[in-house]
Amino acid sequence: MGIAIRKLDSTDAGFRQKLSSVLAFEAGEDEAIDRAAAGILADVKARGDAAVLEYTNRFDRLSATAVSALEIGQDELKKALDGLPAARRAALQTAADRVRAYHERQKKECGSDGFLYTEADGTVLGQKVTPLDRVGIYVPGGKAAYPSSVLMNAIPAKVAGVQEVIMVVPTPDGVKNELVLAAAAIAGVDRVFTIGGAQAVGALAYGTDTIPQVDKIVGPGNAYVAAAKRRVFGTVGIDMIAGPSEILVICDGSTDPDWIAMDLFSQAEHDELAQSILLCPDADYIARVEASINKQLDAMPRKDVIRTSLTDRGALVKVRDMDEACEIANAIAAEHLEISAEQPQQWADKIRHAGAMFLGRFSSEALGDYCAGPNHVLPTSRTARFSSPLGVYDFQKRSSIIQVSEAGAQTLGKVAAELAYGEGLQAHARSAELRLK
Ligand SMILES: NC(=O)c1ccc[n+]([C@@H]2O[C@H](COP(=O)([O-])OP(=O)(O)OC[C@H]3O[C@@H](n4cnc5c(N)ncnc54)[C@H](O)[C@@H]3O)[C@@H](O)[C@H]2O)c1
Ligand SMILES: N[C@H](CO)Cc1c[nH]c[nH+]1
Ligand SMILES: [Zn+2]
Repeated sequence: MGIAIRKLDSTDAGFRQKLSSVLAFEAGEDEAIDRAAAGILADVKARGDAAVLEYTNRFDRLSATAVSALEIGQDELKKALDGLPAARRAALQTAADRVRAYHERQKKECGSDGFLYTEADGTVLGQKVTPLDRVGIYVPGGKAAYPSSVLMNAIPAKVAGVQEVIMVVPTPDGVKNELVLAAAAIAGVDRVFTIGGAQAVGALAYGTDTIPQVDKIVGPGNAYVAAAKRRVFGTVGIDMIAGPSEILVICDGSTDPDWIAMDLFSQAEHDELAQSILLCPDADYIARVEASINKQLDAMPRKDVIRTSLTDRGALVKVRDMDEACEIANAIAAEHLEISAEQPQQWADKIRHAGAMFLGRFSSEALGDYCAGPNHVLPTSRTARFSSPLGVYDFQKRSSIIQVSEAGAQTLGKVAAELAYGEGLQAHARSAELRLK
């Protein structure tokens, strides 16, 4: 059975409105899920381990008797790594090495050393950069296991200098994923608990007798996890609220259509709500991609998920030209943008909003998911217009340094006092004035 994938043409009347309705996705707006997450969080805050244990046993169908029994020790992580088939272990190690190298470069280039400068009167100003002490990383485990997400969350934390990384991952029916445990070993995760959902977020945010409270929670998860992260923000930091995966492909019509069809599948297979969109100025080429989608779909083990995702949220869009494709891409601000074209740089120069850009025919998005090096935790649902990929900077914070000299206090003291009187704040003004000679 063919897929009824939506076809749009940018010259049609009402195109922008049709495109907006395809893109519409209200993350975390499901009130029932939000209420459930709020209830679980309140219970974990009030009852700690007992609540975590109850929810974990209920939602993941376990029969644990203590939260401490849900911790996986370092020796089990190491055993999982040692037990991997050689090719899989080598691939995991290569991916980890590349992710680490990229994030080390990021640390060096992104001002991780802070700065200090001295003014003429001897006043020193600057900024100190400090890693967070302890972070929690949420690794999803409900419907699928994500070893690559272990690397993408834990490695930048360790590169930033975080002392303690606490990982949570649900194990429905008690089934542990060996590759996830091996990835935790390679990434240097300090402690692992097999808990998930809102109860895991609550445990990390508030702390329990067994699970230490963290300073920040990062990592993707389902709607319960997203709702819980939104709610604990403020008590702890969070990275972002990641929605379903998205891929936007801009193609000039000269890449093998089978490659593009499979790239669209690659994100569609994540989730029925995932979004895959093609923008192309060549109508014949779009027809060839559509034919390829129908030709290749039946061989995909996750064909039902792909079909639903492409039917409900996918689109093949005929645009006037590549310039218009870039303009539309900026408005969509997709999590992943592939520019599959000759000389992709000329089009990349016009892109301002995308979580990650994959340039040229050989840069398939899947390479970024696993091993290219940059992080695969990326802003979704148009949030790439104002936010960035997960990175070393998410595990650091900055403190301002102000060391005013005696001479500096004479000048600044008068300015501050004047403004403080203007605000009606006498103590501020006097505090500045007492240091005047
Ligand atoms: N953006 C990224 O980088 C990225 C990477 C990997 C995965 N993901 C996404 O993360 C998500 C993972 O979702 P998942 O479900 O597989 O795993 P998950 O670990 O996020 O959620 C599983 C947990 O949800 C809780 N839960 C399930 N049903 C519940 C209910 N009725 N009431 C309360 N809690 C309930 C349970 O505690 C369970 O342990 C997917 O949407 C996937 O696409 C994103
Ligand atoms: N594409 C996902 C982020 O949107 C990340 C991932 C993990 N495994 C495969 N893909
Ligand atoms: Zn993916």
